Amino acid sequence: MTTPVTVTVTGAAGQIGYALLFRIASGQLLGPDTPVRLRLLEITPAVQAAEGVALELEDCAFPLLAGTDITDDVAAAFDGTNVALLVGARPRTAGMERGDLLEANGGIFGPQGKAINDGAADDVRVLVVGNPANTNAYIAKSHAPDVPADRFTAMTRLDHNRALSQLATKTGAAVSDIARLAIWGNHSATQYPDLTHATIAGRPALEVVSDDAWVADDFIPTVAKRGAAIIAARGASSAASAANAAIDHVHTWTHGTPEGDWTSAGVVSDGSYGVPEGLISSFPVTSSGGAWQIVQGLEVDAFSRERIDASVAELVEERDAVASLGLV
Ligand SMILES: NC(=O)C1=CN([C@@H]2O[C@H](COP(=O)(O)OP(=O)(O)OC[C@H]3O[C@@H](n4cnc5c(N)ncnc54)[C@H](O)[C@@H]3O)[C@@H](O)[C@H]2O)C=CC1
Ligand SMILES: O=C([O-])CC(=O)C(=O)O
Repeated sequence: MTTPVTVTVTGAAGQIGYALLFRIASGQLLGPDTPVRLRLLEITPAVQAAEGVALELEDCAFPLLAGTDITDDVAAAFDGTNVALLVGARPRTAGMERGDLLEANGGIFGPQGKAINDGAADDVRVLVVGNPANTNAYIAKSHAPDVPADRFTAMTRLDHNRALSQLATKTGAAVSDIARLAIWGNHSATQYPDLTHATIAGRPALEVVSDDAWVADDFIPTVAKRGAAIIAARGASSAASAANAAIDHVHTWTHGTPEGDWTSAGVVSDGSYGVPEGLISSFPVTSSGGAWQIVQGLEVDAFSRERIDASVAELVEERDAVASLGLV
């Protein structure tokens, strides 16, 4: 049997963890031929709940699940890990300023980045889901100087999938007919869901939509504020759709994008499209050979430029804030 791939999930007892772990163990993350060993990291008070989830994993008798370890020790969680899904984060609570939120998360993602640096497998790939995802990924990356920077990514695939569905609903097209849609910038309300290069069954999406007001006043804000809409409706933030997007992100990273299409991911900027080098920003990306490539050479019109710049400015502010707090 192939050696199992070690997948570490932080915040494993949380609601995304509950929607994610069973799908990983069933083979949906890495494919039907790859056995996995799960490593669950939780804070001490939630270890017992994580143990309960592990009992349920056992009860599924997944043929691909080689075992589940549970720990509250950061170094043990990332020792030899191949795929790290950093889901657990400190949520913003009433009265918390942004600086407090960044500081609390710096206390989580700094040590996790260091543990990945010191103990993870050479091929480690990291996806940060916990918010503020881009900046948490930036913090983790900053504490892992020995790991290639491009192994640290942040999740904007949920935004990408939300945008696909909104466009499909508006036009009556099948999701599978849509290509080349892109999310730029931060996983926040400033993100820019971009239809200017998108196609529907080969035709320019903007021509099919033929409604500029819908794009600016409906599509973009609906996608960018969808997280808040889910919280308002459900009384809790997106969990199954977030877990689904995490599965999609890692599966695409390891298996590649289809010919002629791309997806969106928060990846380390190489300076493309004027995004400062080193920031973790969402871009249109392809994947091949187990690595992301930022799609090059796209024309950026004035409408797109303004929106990309606004979201990137927010990322720069977050980067400067964590630097001034001494978190990187
Ligand atoms: N990037 C994206 O598209 C999305 C991101 N999110 C974010 O994902 C994160 C998790 O969401 P949920 O699962 O719904 O939250 P949750 O509150 O249900 O679970 C979070 C879990 O993380 C654990 N945790 C906290 N600190 C930890 C640490 N230092 N080490 C290990 N575990 C720790 C908690 O004990 C808890 O069990 C939140 O930050 C949320 O905002 C949610 C949806 C979409
Ligand atoms: O705001 C949140 O915690 C949830 C989130 O990121 C989203 O649903 O996009």
